[in-house]
Amino acid sequence: MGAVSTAPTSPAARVPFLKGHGTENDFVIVPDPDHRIELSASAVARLCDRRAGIGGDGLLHVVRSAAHPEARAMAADAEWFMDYRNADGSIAEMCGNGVRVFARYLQRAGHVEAGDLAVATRGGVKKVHIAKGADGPVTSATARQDGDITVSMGRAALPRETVTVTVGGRSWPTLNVNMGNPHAVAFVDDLDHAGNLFTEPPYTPSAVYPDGVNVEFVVDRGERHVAMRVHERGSGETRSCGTGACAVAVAAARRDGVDPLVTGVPVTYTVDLPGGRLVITERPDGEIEMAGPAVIVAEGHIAPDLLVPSETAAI
Ligand SMILES: N[C@@H](CCC[C@H](N)C(=O)O)C(=O)O
Repeated sequence: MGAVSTAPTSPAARVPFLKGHGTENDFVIVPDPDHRIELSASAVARLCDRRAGIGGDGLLHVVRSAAHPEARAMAADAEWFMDYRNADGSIAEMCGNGVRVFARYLQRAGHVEAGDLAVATRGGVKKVHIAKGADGPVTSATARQDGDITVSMGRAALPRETVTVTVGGRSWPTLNVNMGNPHAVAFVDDLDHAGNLFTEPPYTPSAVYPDGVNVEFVVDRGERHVAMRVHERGSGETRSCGTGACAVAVAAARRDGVDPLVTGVPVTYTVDLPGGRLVITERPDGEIEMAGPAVIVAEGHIAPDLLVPSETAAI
């Protein structure tokens, strides 16, 4: 696929986008079934900019698996590839809220119906279930009637190496949980102790996480019920993180002595985030399921200036 030398300027060539969120983890969605658009890191950062762009914690580039070199091998199992990017333009292996919003977009666009589907990601093929909900135009009312979307996230890995995170002069040990992407989970007494994560990111790359890490701060709210804040690699503090909520549930189950891999009994944690609630179940075979809302809130066209010419193929 060759890049063209001019940005799309005619109305016919305008690039569409949508905006969606899952528990207020928000995404710019760029439908591009045939992979005609090469999105550079700088273009993604411009689109995700909350003042000069559309604004988002990340971007979901929607491409048919068969049309994307990173997904072609998964095309037989999953028609659609979630090419996920963080707000700074960096690439991540997986995004748990993103894949639910991605599925909601596919449903709204008429590519899939409610029920089961498979989505290709850099973290492998994920099975998604869209509960039946209201159809119709995008309004906050109908968005609220949409059923939850559940995704099978695969198994967590727990590498032995851990780090200490520090904010505002306080430090905590963390549990290293890999959900396809890396997480460091810290149990704290008070979520306010995580301080201002915008001005003081809790972690800088080291040998344990050479590519950076997502850091979760967790408090207890009740039995199998926790609340968390998160500082996401490549996006800063966000109001929710799906893979982070899964990592937190896994860490809490080990701490609470209810690891399903040991007990043979599934365990469910309710995880409250600043942007909403996710329900995480870990099964005895290690499979982790995450359920929560996903809504589309807007759609439009991208101003050509946001996509510089050399980054845009024939559209
Ligand atoms: N918000 C996402 C995680 C996005 C990727 C993350 N920032 C990373 O770099 O690993 C989620 O819902 O899981």
